[in-house]
Amino acid sequence: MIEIKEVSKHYNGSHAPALAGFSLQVEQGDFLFLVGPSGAGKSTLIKLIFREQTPSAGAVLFDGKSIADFKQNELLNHRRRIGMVFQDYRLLKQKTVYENVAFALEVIGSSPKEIRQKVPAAIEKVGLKGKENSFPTELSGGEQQRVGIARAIVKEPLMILADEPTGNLDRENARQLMSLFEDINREGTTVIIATHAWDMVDQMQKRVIALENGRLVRDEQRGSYGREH
Ligand SMILES: Nc1ncnc2c1ncn2[C@@H]1O[C@H](COP(=O)(O)OP(=O)(O)OP(=O)(O)O)[C@@H](O)[C@H]1O
Repeated sequence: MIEIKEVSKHYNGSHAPALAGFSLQVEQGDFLFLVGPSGAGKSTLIKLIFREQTPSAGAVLFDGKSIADFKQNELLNHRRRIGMVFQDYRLLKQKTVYENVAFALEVIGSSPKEIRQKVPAAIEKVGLKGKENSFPTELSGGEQQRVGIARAIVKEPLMILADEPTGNLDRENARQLMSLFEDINREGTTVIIATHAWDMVDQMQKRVIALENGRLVRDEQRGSYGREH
């Protein structure tokens, strides 16, 4: 599905590369964690997959095609099939829960009928039925992040990219959100989560990609046998 081939990323004004000769293959339906110290390159990798950034060298391929070569309409399609989830939720404060989720479909040109069908289903899936008319400020952090997830899944994406999604949440909320990501993945959506939450990574027993200084240092499928890190 995604192949990252020997990718390096140098930002202007930064002497060390954010990513250096980084390669990774991700298949449809994978669930993987990106871990590593602050500055290791996790967010950069997510931005490269979304094509918010482009590599300085190497290529990011989606179904065999370099996303750097995408024309405008292919890029829009690419972004349509990816749901992004952020640490700080990035909800629109003036909009209700329903309107925040609906907005994700409005911007991609969905019909009002489609919006009426899909939005309630996404809200229900993340466990926020009854909160449709609440504003973000009236919700807990965990609930706000559920809205963030509803907004991502309402587009029925092939892949969810989440950058530190539980960073502002307590353990219990983090655990519940991870379980929600697991449900979404079970239905076939690829899930990639950058995180510092080692306890979650340990509990979830998924594929773990460890980065250090922009390099891949470990790619392992966690099983019940391996809890070392
Ligand atoms: N827009 C930018 N301009 C210049 N340097 C950047 C930019 N974005 C990231 N960097 C640098 O690239 C390196 C990798 O950053 P990145 O945000 O990808 O790391 P990270 O692993 O996600 O870190 P964290 O866990 O703190 O979010 C860091 O040295 C960072 O300072």
